[in-house]
Amino acid sequence: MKDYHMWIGGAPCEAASGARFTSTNPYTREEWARFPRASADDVDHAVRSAHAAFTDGDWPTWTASARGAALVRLAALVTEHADRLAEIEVRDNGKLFAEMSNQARYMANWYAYYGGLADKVEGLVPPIDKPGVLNMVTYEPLGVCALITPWNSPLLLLAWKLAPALAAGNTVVIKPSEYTSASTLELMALVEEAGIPAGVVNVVTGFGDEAGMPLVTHPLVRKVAFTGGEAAGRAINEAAARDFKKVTLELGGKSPNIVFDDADLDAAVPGAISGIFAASGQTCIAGSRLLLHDGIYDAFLERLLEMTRAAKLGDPMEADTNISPVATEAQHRKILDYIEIAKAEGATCVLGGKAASPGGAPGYFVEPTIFTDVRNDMRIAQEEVFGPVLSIMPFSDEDEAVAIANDVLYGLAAGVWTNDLHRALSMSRRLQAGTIWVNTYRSTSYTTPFGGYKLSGLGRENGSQAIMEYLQPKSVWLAEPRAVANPFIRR
Ligand SMILES: NC(=O)C1=CN([C@@H]2O[C@H](COP(=O)(O)OP(=O)(O)OC[C@H]3O[C@@H](n4cnc5c(N)ncnc54)[C@H](O)[C@@H]3O)[C@@H](O)[C@H]2O)C=CC1
Ligand SMILES: CN(C=O)/C=C(\CC(=O)O)C(=O)O
Repeated sequence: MKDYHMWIGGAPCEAASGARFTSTNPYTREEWARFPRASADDVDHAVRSAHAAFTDGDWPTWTASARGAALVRLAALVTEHADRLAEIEVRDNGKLFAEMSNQARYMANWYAYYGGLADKVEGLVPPIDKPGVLNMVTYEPLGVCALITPWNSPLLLLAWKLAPALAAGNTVVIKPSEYTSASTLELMALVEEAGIPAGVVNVVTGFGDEAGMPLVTHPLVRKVAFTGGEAAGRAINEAAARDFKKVTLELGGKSPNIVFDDADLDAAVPGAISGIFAASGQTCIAGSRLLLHDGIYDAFLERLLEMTRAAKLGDPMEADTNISPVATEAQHRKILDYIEIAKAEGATCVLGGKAASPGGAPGYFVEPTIFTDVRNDMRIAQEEVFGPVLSIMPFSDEDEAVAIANDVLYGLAAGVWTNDLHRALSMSRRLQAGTIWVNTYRSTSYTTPFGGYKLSGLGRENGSQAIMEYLQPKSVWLAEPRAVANPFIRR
């Protein structure tokens, strides 16, 4: 059993209460690590450390270029340690090592990208309409930022927040998911090696109600960046609003993957599988609703079933495993419950539909599951399952596809498979989602904004504009001293 410590003020730290909680390996169901169970007092200690680092000491004296250089050093360290970080994440969330090692390497780009951007945020000198005045607009950091992350891609989704936050000059307190705390704590050694001063990055470990909410409501926190479920996102947004904190929320989705009759099925069939069975469907951008044009419905379904039946369930560390266990017992239960709800609603289960134990493995496995005869008003078509469960619906034309696709409370992403450019442009315009993929699926990048319409979130992460979510403009007026004609009238 490995004992981890929180990271506060540049030093390992226990919870004041001495309480701890454990992490379970989803493949073996064995507990493997212990973590401090933070309370409000520990959160206050971390936030005050971050605030001290923001107001005093070295960090406020660093130039933007120096901050950027530190982030570029961190990018190199993340790349060097990618496989070790990935292996730790697999031990915590059970996702394929092949996926997590790719992700660990790719996330280094966020630190390099925002490291390069740090000294490119230029102010303004507006041609102000007041004689004798020089006006300058500068962009300043917010202060202490709370970064709250989920279990499906802990370090990648942390990078989406930590990189711009530090590039902008803020200090942070991170609260990783209680299911996947280890990799974030392992990252702290690299943050220190990159030369980022003590107290700039702090990590508290624990539960949403006991540690997460005290972090959100702490008066010295000026920004909350969150990725996770709708319920937690709503609670966080409501709490943060009480003292006008800035908030970005990356929440869930019920994304449509739409295949037209002119699509290249050699690409679209793997694209549908990538959308729902990669990561065992545990991604906010899961293509959990597959809309098939009547003209290709039978052919597509036959190829989809054939390819999915060939998927190998097994040990996430093995290179030939395609589908690994889901991350937690709670998720395992939730997914199986939704499968039974779909059956009770009248959907037809044409593949999978139950728990699995490949080779007798005790992990939280769910068979890749496909439902047909799904109506879009069914719960299985409206609610996020966050697992390997696909709902298939037919459509006859673009208007029907758009109507079905948009008839959900979410709007995170959508896929469109067609070789018709006019249709691609029309669908991209008509679909209500923050990301539209045409002839691809589940791609994200540090170069382009990501975020949701409707109940899928608030604000955007990634891309050059995301750094502005961690900055605030200040207008400075330099005036020549001169008497005003009438001090009782604003000039
Ligand atoms: N959008 C995404 O990428 C993700 C979405 N989800 C969705 O959320 C559902 C619930 O999954 P959970 O693991 O319970 O995720 P969650 O949304 O409850 O937790 C995500 C993070 O927020 C923290 N948290 C929870 N409640 C909080 C609160 N009131 N104040 C501050 N922090 C809080 C948690 O400790 C964790 O660090 C899943 O079934 C899935 O549908 C889960 C993980 C990632
Ligand atoms: C934002 N997001 C949510 O889950 C996207 C991810 C994580 C994942 O898919 O595991 C991604 O782009 O990889």
